[in-house]
Amino acid sequence: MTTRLKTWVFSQTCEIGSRSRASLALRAAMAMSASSSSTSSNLFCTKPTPKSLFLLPRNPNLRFRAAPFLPCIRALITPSAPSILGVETTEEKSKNEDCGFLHFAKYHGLGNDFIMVDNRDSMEPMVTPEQAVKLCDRNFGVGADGVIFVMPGVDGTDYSMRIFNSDGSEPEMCGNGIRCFARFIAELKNLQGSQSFTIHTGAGLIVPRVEDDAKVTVDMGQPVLRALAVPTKIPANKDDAVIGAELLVEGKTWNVTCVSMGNPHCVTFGAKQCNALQVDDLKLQDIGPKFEHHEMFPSRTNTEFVEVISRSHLKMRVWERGAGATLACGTGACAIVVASVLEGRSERKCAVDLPGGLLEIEWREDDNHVYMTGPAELVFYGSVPL
Ligand SMILES: N[C@H](CCC[C@H](N)C(=O)O)C(=O)O
Repeated sequence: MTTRLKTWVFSQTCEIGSRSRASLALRAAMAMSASSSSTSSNLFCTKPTPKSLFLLPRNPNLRFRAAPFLPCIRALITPSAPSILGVETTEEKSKNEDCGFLHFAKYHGLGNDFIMVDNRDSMEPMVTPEQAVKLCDRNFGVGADGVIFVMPGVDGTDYSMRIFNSDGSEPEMCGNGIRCFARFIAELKNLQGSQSFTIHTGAGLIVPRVEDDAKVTVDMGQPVLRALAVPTKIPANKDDAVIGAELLVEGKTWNVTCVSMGNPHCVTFGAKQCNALQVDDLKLQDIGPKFEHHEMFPSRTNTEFVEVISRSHLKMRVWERGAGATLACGTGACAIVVASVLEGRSERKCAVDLPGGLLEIEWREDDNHVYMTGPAELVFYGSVPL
C-alpha cells in the first residue's frame, strides 16, 4: 500500500510561542513532502536529499497556523506513531524502520546538548555507538554532546533512558540529559503544566518533574562515596571514601574528592600549595584528559574544577568523560555540592555557576538525596539519513 502525501492546509498566522515549535515541525514536514514530490513515498521514506536535513533554527518570524501540529511533531520523530497521513499499514511500518532515516529533536540543558530519539518502540537503541559518534560530530554531523534514547519503562517505571556520549561510550546517567528527556516526553505527549516521570537509568530510578515555569526539578538519588563504587583506586582516607585526598597528575599534586552520581566524578578545589583555583584560567584541553584517563580511575572519570564564590555559590568548569569540555554537567554539579559539603566549604543548597548558566542544587539531609533544578530547551526538529 502506498500513501499519497496529502497537501498541507495551514494559514499564515498563529501566536508566536508554544505553537512556533509546531510550525517548525510543520515546515520540516512540508520540506520533506516537497523533497519527495513523488506520490509513491510516504513521509518517512523520502530519498535522503540535502533538503532532508531539516535543521530549522528557531525563527520568530515563522507565522503559520499549525492545524495538525501535534501529530506532525509525533509523525516526524516517532515513526511508529499513527502518521498524520493516515493509519499506517504494517507494510509502511516496516518500511519506516529500514528506510535509513533518523528523526530526532535537538535539546539542550544550559548548552549541554543532545540528539533526542523517540525509541519507545524498542529496548534496542535505534542508533549504534558508531553512528552516535558521527551524529555528534559538529562539522560532519548534527552536532551534540550525546544521543539520548527514550525507551520503554522497566519494572514498572514510565520510561527508560540510555545515552551514548559523543565518543560512543555509554555512561550510566546524565543530569542535563534527563531534564531534556522530561521536556521531550511532555512535548511528544502534549502534556501541559507540571508533570513527573519515573525513569529507569544506569544510575537506578531517577524522577524528573517538569514545573509550571518549564524548568525541570530532578531527584537525582543518593550520592555514592565508597571509593571502590565510584570507582577509584585512590586509597580511601575518610571511612571508605576519598575526601580531600592527594592525586598526582603529571607532576602536580591536586586535592580531590570522589563522588558517584551513578557516573564517576573527581572534584577538585585546586592543587596542593597553590592559591585558590581560578577556573577561568584553566586550560581544560590540556589538564582534562590527564584526569579522565588517569590510572586511578578504571572507568575513566568526569572531572570538575571548582571555585568557591560563597558558601552558597560555586563556580565550575568540567571536563566530561567521553565528551570533553562541555558548557554544563548536571551530575557534575550535584557531585561538587556533595564534595564541597564534605570538605566543609559550602552549605547543602548552592547555586552552581557553569559556562552555560546556573543550576540550583540541594543535597538534602533528611533523605540524603540530591535535587537539581534547571532549564531544558528544544532547539529544532530534524531528520538525517543514517
Ligand atoms: N559524560 C558523562 C555523561 C553525561 C553527564 C553530563 N552531561 C550531565 O549532564 O550529567 C559520563 O560519561 O559520565
